[in-house]
Amino acid sequence: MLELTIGIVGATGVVGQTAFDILADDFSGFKVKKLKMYASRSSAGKVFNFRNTKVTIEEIQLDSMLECDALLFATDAAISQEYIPKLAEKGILCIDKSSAFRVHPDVPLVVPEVNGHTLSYEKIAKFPVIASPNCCTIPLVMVLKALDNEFSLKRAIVSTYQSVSGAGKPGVETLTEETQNFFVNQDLTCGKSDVFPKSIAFNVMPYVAGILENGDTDEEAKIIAETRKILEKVNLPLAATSVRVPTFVGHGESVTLEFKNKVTAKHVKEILAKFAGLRVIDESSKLEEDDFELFVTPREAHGKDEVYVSRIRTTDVFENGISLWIVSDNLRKGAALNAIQVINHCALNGTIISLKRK
Ligand SMILES: NC(=O)C1=CN([C@@H]2O[C@H](COP(=O)(O)OP(=O)(O)OC[C@H]3O[C@@H](n4cnc5c(N)ncnc54)[C@H](OP(=O)(O)O)[C@@H]3O)[C@@H](O)[C@H]2O)C=CC1
Ligand SMILES: N[C@@H](CC(=O)OP(=O)(O)O)C(=O)O
Repeated sequence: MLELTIGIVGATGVVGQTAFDILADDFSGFKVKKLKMYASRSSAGKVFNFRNTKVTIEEIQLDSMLECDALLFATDAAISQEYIPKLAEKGILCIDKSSAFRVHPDVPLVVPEVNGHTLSYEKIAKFPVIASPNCCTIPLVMVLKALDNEFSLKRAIVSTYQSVSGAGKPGVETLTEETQNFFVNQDLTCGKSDVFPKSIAFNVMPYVAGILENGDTDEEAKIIAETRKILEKVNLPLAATSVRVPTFVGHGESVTLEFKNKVTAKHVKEILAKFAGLRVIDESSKLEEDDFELFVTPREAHGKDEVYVSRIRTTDVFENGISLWIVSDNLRKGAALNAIQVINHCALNGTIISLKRK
């Protein structure tokens, strides 16, 4: 079994902490020989217990990061842009959770179940950087890929219901404070926080990140561009509306799709149920046999690795149309888990060994 020194950059954030928890599990392709954790100066010196070993948070620093075999970046895009090229030059594998390199033409954007087979040592030898997609893109492409293989996808319309942990630790703190403020002070003013442009408690906001010139938000543009790149469909007609909702963890997506081939809800359920990482929960799911019944909500998906699909039905809006509901843990499959699965994939297919020998 390959033994690796793994680094988490942004280890005190919500994604970094989720990666920390997941790395305590076992993987088929590698074992964590040593864990290194990096964050800002204000967190340096904090101590975490990893598999009975104490790990001290270090302030982000290149020389120390050079000791790692693979690094998982869970900080702002600007930090990835500053450090990743320097690490890549030394042949160190960097998995980037930020959006810094996702649409870079030489950087693979990977969800292992969807396009892991396209990853190889040759592809990343010169620049060993792999980007992990946006937290809404990951579950969406898993569903689209499964259905495109069978029914040939023509177009897609997506509306997201994104929890506040999507905005990191500050997002979680803001919803907590606003909710407490309401119950303690009966104060529900529509004030601006540093994190969201309007109050998020007991509210919904059709706004996740800044608005671009064409009217889409940054989040919507990312979902569209990343989905097209992963599915290798540069002209796929795809509309996205991203909505922030007052839930803590778990992103939901309401999706309507048109296909070239005839579809039935039953056939769609069969196809989705067979795709790795997806689980269909519907009226036939019984609590005695499944963890869920009828449909899955974001709170139920919190802490789970699977992407759940419910409410699958035909629609006559399109000739061969299907509507469905997707939900997954944005911090696990939407972020940390996907990135760690990419490392595992690179361990299993020999990419990491080849990089280490280079
Ligand atoms: N949250 C989500 O659902 C998803 C997030 N992502 C992406 O993952 C990345 C991390 O997001 P998230 O965990 O939510 O963010 P958080 O705000 O929760 O965490 C940010 C992390 O970055 C660290 N950091 C901040 N400034 C610096 C600095 N100058 N030098 C070193 N470290 C620094 C923080 O350390 P400290 O505690 O010391 O300040 C903290 O560990 C982002 O790029 C985000 O876009 C991607 C998909 C989903
Ligand atoms: N923007 C997403 C989470 C995220 O950080 O995505 P990205 O890595 O694409 O910026 C959200 O708020 O839910």
